[in-house]
Amino acid sequence: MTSFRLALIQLAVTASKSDNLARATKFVREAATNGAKIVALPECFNSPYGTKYFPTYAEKIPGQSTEALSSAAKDNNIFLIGGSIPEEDEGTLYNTCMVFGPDGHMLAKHRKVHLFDIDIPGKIRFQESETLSPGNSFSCFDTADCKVGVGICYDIRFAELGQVYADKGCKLIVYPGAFNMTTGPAHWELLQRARALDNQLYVATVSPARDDSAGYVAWGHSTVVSPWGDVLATTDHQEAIVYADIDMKRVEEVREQIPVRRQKRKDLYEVVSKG
Ligand SMILES: O=C(O)CCC(=O)C(=O)O
Repeated sequence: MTSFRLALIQLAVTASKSDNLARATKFVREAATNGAKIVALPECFNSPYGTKYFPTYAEKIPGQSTEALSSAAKDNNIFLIGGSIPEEDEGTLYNTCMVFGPDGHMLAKHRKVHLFDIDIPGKIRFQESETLSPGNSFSCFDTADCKVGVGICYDIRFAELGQVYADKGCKLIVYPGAFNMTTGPAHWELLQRARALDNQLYVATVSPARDDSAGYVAWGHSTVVSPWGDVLATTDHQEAIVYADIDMKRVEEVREQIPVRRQKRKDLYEVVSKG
């Protein structure tokens, strides 16, 4: 089989962790019922997004969220990219995405590699490094159809990470994310299309739904982009499931037609993976 259905759950995240877990589980079931084989949740799907919330909502892996996600993957026979949660490990906090296979086993654990520290005067200042530490590894997993790479939100701004995943054989990169009302309209779709085009693979981003009363207002607009760089499926800012049928043949076609990957001048430059 060279094609499969991907579902992105743009969850309306609340302050109640148990409610977030229950509603995420319900939407995973709905997505699987509608034929999805890979389902993805948003960044910080079980907690409000903000440095002051991370210590309170943080949990160990395995823990409550691990169990809920593992069961949701197994019960629905799907691959589940579990958005991200604030993780606590030996007193250190991370922004971590767990991935589960259809048998409920954890296949990958991606700790956000690039922390979101920005300062745009008069608009937004956010310093994840006030409470979080970065991860130090790449995270890919295999399905019967393709290898999938995982990044979290700000990770999408780093073209080198996307290229490393492409070089490792990934044909889909999924970024659970939560852009905001300043950088969302400016960069969210542009970055996905850029990463898709420079690596000639599928890129998906999955955001929480927008809550205008939250301290951090998410942009929404969960989206799937094709290896050609066009938007295959998207939504606005409300709670929704976004579906896209991913066709592996399209990756090969685009790579054949515009063979930039084999035209790289490795004698002049190179991206080297150290992980
Ligand atoms: O890069 C951006 O503009 C937003 C990043 C972000 O919200 C995050 O990393 O959580």
